[in-house]
Amino acid sequence: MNWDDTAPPTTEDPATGAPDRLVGADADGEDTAVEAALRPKDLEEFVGQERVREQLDLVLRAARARGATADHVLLSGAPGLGKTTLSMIIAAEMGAPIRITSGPAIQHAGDLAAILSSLQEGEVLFLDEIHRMSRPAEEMLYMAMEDFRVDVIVGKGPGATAIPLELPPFTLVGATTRAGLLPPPLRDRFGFTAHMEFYAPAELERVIHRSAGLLDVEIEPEGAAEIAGRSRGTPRIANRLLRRVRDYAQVKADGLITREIASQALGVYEVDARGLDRLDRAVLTALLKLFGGGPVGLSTLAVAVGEERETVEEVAEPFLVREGLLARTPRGRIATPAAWDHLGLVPPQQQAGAGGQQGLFGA
Ligand SMILES: Nc1ncnc2c1ncn2[C@@H]1O[C@H](COP(=O)(O)OP(=O)(O)OP(=O)(O)O)[C@@H](O)[C@H]1O
Ligand SMILES: [Mg+2]
Repeated sequence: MNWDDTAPPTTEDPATGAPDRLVGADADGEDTAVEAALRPKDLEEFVGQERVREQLDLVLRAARARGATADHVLLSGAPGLGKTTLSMIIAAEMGAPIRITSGPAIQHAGDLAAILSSLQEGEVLFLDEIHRMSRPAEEMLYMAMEDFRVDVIVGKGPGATAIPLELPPFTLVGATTRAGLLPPPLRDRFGFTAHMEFYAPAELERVIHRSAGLLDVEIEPEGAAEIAGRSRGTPRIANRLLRRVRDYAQVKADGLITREIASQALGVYEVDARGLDRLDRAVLTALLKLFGGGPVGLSTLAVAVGEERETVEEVAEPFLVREGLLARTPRGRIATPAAWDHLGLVPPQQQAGAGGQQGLFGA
């Protein structure tokens, strides 16, 4: 691997590096604009997630056959894996309108009551970030999900009365990146829970070919494979990298995306063959070169790369851990053999004459 030893660590925006990263999984402004156009419209078009698709297909088909409203669905999974997309597909497959809101937007139970009481029969209510709803709203939702009823409280203090309000049957689709944070009573009220996994490279290739078709971009299979391999298992990232590679292909070549062009383009954007960016590599490089592969404490590691502790822990580490390049242990962070391999370095104990440095650096 080739990296620039003298390059300063990424310090542009230490506290919030995440959303602006090319390989960040959260949507940025440009994504929001383009994503609508790239969203698969039905289950058939939705790439990968075979099990989820099959199960959801059964749930929706059966409801349609009964002429009933589909059961409530919970979608859990990391950012950019297709939860919002799938909620829209559910509505489309049911031929139902969809209302979109999110946990943080619902501050008071009254906000939720207003939404619920204005739903049409069969409507899909998409509640994004459902784990971030307020407690009173959550409790109102329990009853609405189970009995299609809410109690609207009128008045204050001892004179307050609860007026029951019937709701039309509706389908709640909840999405969360943190299923573990949902209180069990809420989780239990969903008839079906779909857990979205990261995508395999071959699936991302299909996403990329599909998007390239919609964006009118010419791409060779090897070009798509090159982009897929750097997309961190995430369709949103695959689509974003595709757009950056398209720019490069237009400006530096004839527009056709080949393996060579994809590789050069992503080299310019500092996204390496495994999808690591500059921050990820700075962390790994420090861990290997300065601390002999660890164990080293998080704070020490953060200082070494000139970043906030939180940035290293929340922005860089999750992917490095997932990739099996870094491990978090009680004694500190350690690099795995795969990390040495990825950066083309040799661990100290394998170097002739060099003593191991393990255990020298505490938290
Ligand atoms: N299975 C898929 N097939 C094709 N494209 C997909 C698939 N899943 C996601 N995408 C694409 O990835 C982008 C992001 O998907 P989506 O917005 O649904 O993710 P999300 O899970 O809702 O993310 P977040 O947690 O940030 O809300 C969309 O533009 C969509 O086109
Ligand atoms: Mg979403």
